[in-house]
Amino acid sequence: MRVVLTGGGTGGHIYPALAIGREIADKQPGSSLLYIGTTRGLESRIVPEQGIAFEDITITGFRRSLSWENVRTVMRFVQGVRRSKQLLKSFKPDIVVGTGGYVCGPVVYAASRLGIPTLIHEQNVLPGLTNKFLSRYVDGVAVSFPESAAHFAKCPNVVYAGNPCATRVLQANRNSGYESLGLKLGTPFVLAVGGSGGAKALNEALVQAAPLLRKLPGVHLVFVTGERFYKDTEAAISKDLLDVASRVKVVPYIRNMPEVLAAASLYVGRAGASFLAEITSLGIPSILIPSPNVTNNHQEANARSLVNAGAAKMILERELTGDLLFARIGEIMGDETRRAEMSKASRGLGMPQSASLVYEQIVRLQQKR
Ligand SMILES: CC(=O)N[C@H]1[C@@H](OP(=O)(O)OP(=O)(O)OC[C@H]2O[C@@H](n3ccc(=O)[nH]c3=O)[C@H](O)[C@@H]2O)O[C@H](CO)[C@@H](O)[C@@H]1O
Repeated sequence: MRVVLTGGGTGGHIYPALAIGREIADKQPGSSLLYIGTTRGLESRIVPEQGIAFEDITITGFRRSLSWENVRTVMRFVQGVRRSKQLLKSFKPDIVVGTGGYVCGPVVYAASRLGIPTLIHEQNVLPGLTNKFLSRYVDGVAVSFPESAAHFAKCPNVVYAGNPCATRVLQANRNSGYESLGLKLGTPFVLAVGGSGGAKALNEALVQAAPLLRKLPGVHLVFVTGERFYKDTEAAISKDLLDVASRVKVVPYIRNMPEVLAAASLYVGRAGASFLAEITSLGIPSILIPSPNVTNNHQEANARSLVNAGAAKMILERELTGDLLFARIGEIMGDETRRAEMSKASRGLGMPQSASLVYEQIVRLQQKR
């Protein structure tokens, strides 16, 4: 099968596309994949590392308020459609799969104009702007939460398929996770990460919370700052760690995240949909600090579904302090029974079969051609 994958800007859109690509390659060896993204997005770095062919288009996102920049965005969209058509005519895919983020817009739209079957995947409870726009043109939509289907009421072939990131983490080797962090197998550690780009507010709270680890003997912290915050955060945290320095590892980004997640005892971080799919698939308990800066506050909606099931505790960013964060970490890391209960609730929400459900939909739509 020949498949074009597109989606990006941030990891939450890229990794579902890569997980879909991997499922296609597993089920139909010899398939050809082409990823279309932007050079500015994280995808331009991550995708070629996976050995997948990558082409770029130039496009920016719409502003929600009236702005001249939106006029330029329309012009870039038109150019993006033209370039996408050239790429699609030359690659001749059997289907185009978009996983959200503004780069999907021109690519999936161009495919629909050329009569190529199209599928979009929505990760969040509340759909993004690009997927809402595209839903008028696509042949199918795969949603990660049953309640999202209502937002695509006019679209044919809406299936509830979960988020394929849930599948990619299951294949991970946890021993390699410990080894890559330089930890002894079985060492309990908290994984703290502010989404694929890092989160300043979370980083600041962690800088305050990390020295308090001296009250939690044996527990390690793996702190992922995000590339752009690494230097400052590392400098700030190093000053106060003293005797707990050997239990805190600060890194800008983790490339083998599935392996690291498979070994983690507790996830502390944003409530991006792909991360949540991964931690529930593995049954990891969590403390979630939803980003208040996302469309329709959708991360809080994502987080609530875990909190209501008993899988997570939530701290709103406006309430976040180092002391409060450490207190929540201590409650969970210091109480094995509570951790086990949260872990069970988390696994209950997981959808590890997601990638194969999306794959089945791809095969169905592609055969309709
Ligand atoms: C600020 C923003 O717009 N956030 C959105 C973005 O989040 P964001 O891009 O942060 O995505 P998620 O938190 O959902 O997922 C991050 C993905 O990147 C991977 N990862 C992350 C850090 C790292 O060091 N290494 C690594 O591999 C994770 O394993 C995961 O697969 O897309 C999500 C999915 O549409 C949305 O729910 C989020 O609201």
